Amino acid sequence: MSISLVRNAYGKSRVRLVKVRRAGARHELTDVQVDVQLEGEFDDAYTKGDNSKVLPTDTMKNTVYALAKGHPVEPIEDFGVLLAEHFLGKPHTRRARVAIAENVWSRVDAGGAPHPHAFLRAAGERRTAEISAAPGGVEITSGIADLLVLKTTGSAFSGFPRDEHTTLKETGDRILSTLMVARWRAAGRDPAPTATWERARRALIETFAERHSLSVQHTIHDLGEAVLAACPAIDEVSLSLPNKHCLLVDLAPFGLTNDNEIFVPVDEPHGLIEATMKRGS
Ligand SMILES: O=c1[nH]c(=O)c2[nH]c(=O)[nH]c2[nH]1
Repeated sequence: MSISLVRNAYGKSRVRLVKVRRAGARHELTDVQVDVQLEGEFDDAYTKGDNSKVLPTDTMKNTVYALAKGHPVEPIEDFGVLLAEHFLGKPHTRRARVAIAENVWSRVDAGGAPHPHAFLRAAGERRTAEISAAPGGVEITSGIADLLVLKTTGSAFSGFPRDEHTTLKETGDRILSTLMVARWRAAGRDPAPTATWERARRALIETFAERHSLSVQHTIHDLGEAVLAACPAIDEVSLSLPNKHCLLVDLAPFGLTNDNEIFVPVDEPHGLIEATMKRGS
């Protein structure tokens, strides 16, 4: 049978790395997961079993650790570019893609003072960077993944069309909860990606809290607008917001009224609202 290989890519995923920088008694911690994917002239490995051009994925894993020893891992955008350009320099490689997800640790506050070497991790939130390096240049996408937020009011959903399958009640006051994923691109190379990340994060959290929501769609637009307003370096932002439903429990069978107090969180199914916003029209 005749078939053609349409696309291929290979690499090492989920390379876990923790780096400790010791400035005397005060330590700095970086905790990341790195994915590497190479594209290039590797067809023969797939079609003939010829590994003569295949840089082992084990070597890629070792490279992450060796380069982390000699270079800063922060900001992850810079470490990602270092890795991507390193792998692009390998024979037969046409594109190197590196994705880094950083687990966000904060310093423990002990007795009112920042502890020199103890850290606390906020749930599943991660800082992300995706780097794609090819002879034509390097593209960087930065972001935040799995920022879990909830507000107990300030959210409504009404005015939607009804058909024979609609059972949802209109509401002017509901719980709104979501696990935000944001990805953004700078116009050029952002010289201060950490400051941008901190501003974007604050804009997302504060806007979620303070702006009245008429729907998740309405909120996602407010969030995108706030990120672009807060971060001059960002040209385009994409957001993905699952609607983590918290449904009002019907207490009528027990002769009780539910005054927006008793809810059941439902993981599945969930709404998923996505949008990309950029400057200008
Ligand atoms: O904010 C919302 N947007 C929707 O599109 C939708 N659909 C739904 O059932 N609940 C909600 N909530």
